[in-house]
Amino acid sequence: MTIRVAVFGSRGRMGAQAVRAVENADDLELVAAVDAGDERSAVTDAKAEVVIDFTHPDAVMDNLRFAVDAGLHAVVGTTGFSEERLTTLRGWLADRPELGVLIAPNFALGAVLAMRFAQQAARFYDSAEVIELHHNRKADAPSGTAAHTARLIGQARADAGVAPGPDATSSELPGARGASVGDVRVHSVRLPGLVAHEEILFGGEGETLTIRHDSLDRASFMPGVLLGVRSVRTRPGLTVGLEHVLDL
Ligand SMILES: NC(=O)C1=CN([C@@H]2O[C@H](COP(=O)(O)OP(=O)(O)OC[C@H]3O[C@@H](n4cnc5c(N)ncnc54)[C@H](OP(=O)(O)O)[C@@H]3O)[C@@H](O)[C@H]2O)C=CC1
Ligand SMILES: O=C(O)C1=N[C@H](C(=O)O)C[C@H](O)C1
Repeated sequence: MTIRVAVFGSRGRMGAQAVRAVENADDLELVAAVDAGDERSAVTDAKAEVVIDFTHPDAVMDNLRFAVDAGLHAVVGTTGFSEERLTTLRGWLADRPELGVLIAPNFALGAVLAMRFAQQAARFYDSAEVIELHHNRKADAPSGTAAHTARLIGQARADAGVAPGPDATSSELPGARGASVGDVRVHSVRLPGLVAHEEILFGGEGETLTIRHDSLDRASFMPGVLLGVRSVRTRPGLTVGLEHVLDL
């Protein structure tokens, strides 16, 4: 039996790739493609089982409310998930315990590995900064991946009892030291020509460690998206991060 899949954000950069990836997969069937201005009911009319969302941080919560109410599993790449949003979503899912929602800040294998490596390194370094570099059409800053990475580093350091290292900056132009996500500074670069890139820098006594990942093409996200679609129906509740599906 094929899995019946719908895509929200189907005419966007990522949604269009997801449409093609689903159409090209023998075990999946694209039954609805919905973009801004289209009727979401196309998804229920077509009896979709799983919805993929690559829309906008301002749109994704409404789409998820719709999906949960309609009894659809969801695979979400859209960014903008605060702790508050995740709590809201868990509340909705408590009423539909059979449903699975996978939210992945990044579906590229290398990005997921980079985050895991950063998490592993974090307790050995009290100083860490994240630089993310993206195309200039990106709506949000910092990237969801960078924010997630910073939170993972902060959590790993807190778990190990490592306090953030000192920083002597006493005079700065606003923004020069980036944004703070927890106790980690995150810097955002936007340039045409880029796709999606992240560097995680650690500094210690006489050494630095740099972990870097580059998505050079949006094709890099598709194996992770398809893995999410194939696994979400058997993962009830909320899963945040593809690392859990990959069992890293
Ligand atoms: N997790 C991951 O691996 C990745 C995540 N992303 C994230 O995915 C999201 C989308 O990125 P990208 O594809 O580049 O963005 P785009 O702007 O190219 O695409 C978003 C699409 O969604 C449409 N849209 C907006 N609101 C709705 C809605 N309510 N219902 C259906 N469609 C809607 C937009 O239409 P319109 O333009 O008319 O508003 C647009 O066509 C971002 O949050 C981005 O950060 C991106 C890459 C990888
Ligand atoms: O908008 C993008 O392009 C990307 N968004 C995600 C993010 O904000 O982390 C994932 C990837 O970096 C590409």
